[in-house]
Amino acid sequence: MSLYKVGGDMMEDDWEFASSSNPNRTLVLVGRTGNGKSATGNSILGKKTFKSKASSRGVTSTSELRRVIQEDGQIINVIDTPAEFIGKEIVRCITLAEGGIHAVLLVFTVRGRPTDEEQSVLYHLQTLFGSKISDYMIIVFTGGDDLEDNDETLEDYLGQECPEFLKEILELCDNRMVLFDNKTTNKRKKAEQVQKLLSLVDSVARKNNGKPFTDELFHELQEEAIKLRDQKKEVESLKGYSKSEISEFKKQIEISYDRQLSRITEMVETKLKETAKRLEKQLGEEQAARLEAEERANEVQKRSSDEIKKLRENLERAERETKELQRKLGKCINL
Ligand SMILES: Nc1nc2c(ncn2[C@@H]2O[C@H](COP(=O)(O)OP(=O)(O)OP(=O)(O)O)[C@@H](O)[C@H]2O)c(=O)[nH]1
Repeated sequence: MSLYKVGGDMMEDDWEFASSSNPNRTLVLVGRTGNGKSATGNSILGKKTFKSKASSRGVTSTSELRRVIQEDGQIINVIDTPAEFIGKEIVRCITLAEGGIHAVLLVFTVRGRPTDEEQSVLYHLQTLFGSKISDYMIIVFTGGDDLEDNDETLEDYLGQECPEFLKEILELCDNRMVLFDNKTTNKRKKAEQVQKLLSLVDSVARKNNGKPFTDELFHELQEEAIKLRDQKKEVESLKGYSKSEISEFKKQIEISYDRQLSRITEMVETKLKETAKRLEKQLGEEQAARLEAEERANEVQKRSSDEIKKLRENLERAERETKELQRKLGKCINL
């Protein structure tokens, strides 16, 4: 099964033509560093365009968009994001996803246990975009090859290793999940896993009446981008000005656009800081509750082992007394 006709970046004109005549899908990859976002992006696109390699420091430093046109003409836009949620990157990602987001792919790996810290991804998404964002979420597990090597299925893995928060996320997104083996060279397997993902994307689209995710932040950024484009066109068509005057006008327009972006970025940063604080408080409370429960359990254990010790001592004493009585009784009988 061949999915792809054209790969790679398109020109602005191609994009406008394609978007007006074909349905398109914009998918955003999010998740912890090293979980395999870029590798999954490459699997979806059918070629190595995002940088993907083992590194604890994080390979992807800025949001990037790549696209592919399928045989049926559908355009798949894939946005790879850096693991860190920072205002500038979120604004960039939304600006890239011009028409809205058709699915947010939350990437986890089965090559290790999900960490509590990964819980924050959902919090950040919900704070920034509201709870509606979960209607657009799909969970991608990478490392399918590792499971296969251990003769395990995704269900086995989830049965043994799934922490509470991941169960909650899966429930929130109606168990939309797919397993990816980004290392496979088997063409059939490659195509099948992408197909499964795209059918989940279709089910997300159906659930949301075909509408991609957008919100006020999207609209605001989109308006600014349109304003920039229109103002630039207007300046270019001005008559009676020198080249340097036109380029000065353009520079002023760019400055005003950058100022608006900075304002929006600051707004996003404030929201993120609030979430981080709330999350820190919540994690602190959870940790304190866990410690208290552990202490209580230890106390109960200690108390019961003290009681067992006391019972044993009583038993031993009773045995000694019985023996003593028997000895005395023996003596009396012999007399
Ligand atoms: N065995 C195996 N390795 C994988 C799979 N997917 C990704 N990897 C490896 O995991 C490592 C990290 O993958 P990336 O795609 O760079 O991860 P990322 O989430 O994009 O990381 P950052 O860009 O740093 O945020 C790389 O060495 C990949 O080859 C998979 O399905 N199986």
